[in-house]
Amino acid sequence: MSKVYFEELSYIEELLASIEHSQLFVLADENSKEHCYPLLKNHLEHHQVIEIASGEKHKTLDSCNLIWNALTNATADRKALLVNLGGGVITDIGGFCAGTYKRGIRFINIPTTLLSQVDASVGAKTGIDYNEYKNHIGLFCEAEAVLVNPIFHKTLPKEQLVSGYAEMLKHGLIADEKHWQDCLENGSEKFSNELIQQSVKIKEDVVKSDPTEKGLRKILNFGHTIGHAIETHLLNTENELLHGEAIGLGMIAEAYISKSKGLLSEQEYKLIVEELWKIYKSPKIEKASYAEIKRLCKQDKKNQNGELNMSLLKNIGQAIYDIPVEEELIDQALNEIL
Ligand SMILES: NC(=O)c1ccc[n+]([C@@H]2O[C@H](COP(=O)([O-])OP(=O)(O)OC[C@H]3O[C@@H](n4cnc5c(N)ncnc54)[C@H](O)[C@@H]3O)[C@@H](O)[C@H]2O)c1
Ligand SMILES: O=C(O)C(=O)C[C@@H](O)[C@H](O)[C@H](O)COP(=O)(O)O
Ligand SMILES: [Zn+2]
Repeated sequence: MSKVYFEELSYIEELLASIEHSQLFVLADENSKEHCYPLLKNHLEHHQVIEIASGEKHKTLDSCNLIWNALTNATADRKALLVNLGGGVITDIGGFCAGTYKRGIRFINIPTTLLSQVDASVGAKTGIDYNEYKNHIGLFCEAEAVLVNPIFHKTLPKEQLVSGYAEMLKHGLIADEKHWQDCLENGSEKFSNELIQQSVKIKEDVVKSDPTEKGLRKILNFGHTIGHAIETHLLNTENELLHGEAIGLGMIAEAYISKSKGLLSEQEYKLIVEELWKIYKSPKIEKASYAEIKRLCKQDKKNQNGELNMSLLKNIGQAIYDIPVEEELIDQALNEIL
């Protein structure tokens, strides 16, 4: 799996020297171009910047067309190298476009949000949203390398840190009680390289054991069946949520389901939801939308043979996967978060 380097940004020079390439491209959105590209560009040789519009609503086929067109117009060949500079939207779509352009060119991820540093840039899941479904079209496709540096947090809006914090808490809940405690002690305002490294290590260990999500990797999806459905339901509305905000709520809902199924103790359930409610706010969703949310859950990639499967918690620090969940329990879980 890709190596994750916690190094100065100048380290990109070594990475580029070690990967033979014909042309260099940098993919950014308007925010990463404004705030992050100036920190990097002096370390890059001759290159072309490809810019797409920021945000989940642009993690689409239209943005792929823009990227594939830019590569084609520059006559990029199969030895071209793409640097994905941005948050999870950029690393997801950049990895997907690189993996499909001329059947695959190589790419490096330089994640610039907390969320993309601890989660999205690591583990080779790439893709785009399709119609209304999250990450519906995609590839498992490894970056050549991932370069992480918290210097990018300086320009990151506070709510983006809180969004990334959700995935760190998730890593603790599913696999490492100490990380959960360390994250709670740390709070959501400032993140050391050390805490980011801890979180990345948890994800790496899970991915290494099951790179293409045949089994154990599904635990990384805790909070995501309901979280993704809420995220999608509110996309393009005035109540839109960031990915991590939706996953924070998804984790509350799925912790409730874990408890209701007798997997998680009442005591640990209370501890978890008390902490998560300090951070994440109830979404603005009408009860009339429950059917729509359940319809979205039915497109989740963990489902099989018409059965809705979730990854749930047994303890703080231990998760299990492929647990069938009845629709009535999703209604009850939604009642808990509204
Ligand atoms: N592939 C995976 O394993 C994986 C894991 C988790 C999440 N994801 C995906 O990642 C996406 C969410 O990623 P995200 O939270 O990074 O969102 P994002 O990419 O939309 O970035 C959030 C916002 O921050 C801006 N930004 C980025 N870096 C900045 C900086 N340093 N300073 C100022 N602004 C900056 C972006 O332009 C954007 O407006 C979702 O699409 C989610 O599905 C993928
Ligand atoms: O890496 C994984 O595996 C994850 O599930 C990490 C999630 O945080 C991430 O949001 C991922 O993109 C979700 O994948 P999906 O398969 O549910 O689309
Ligand atoms: Zn996620």
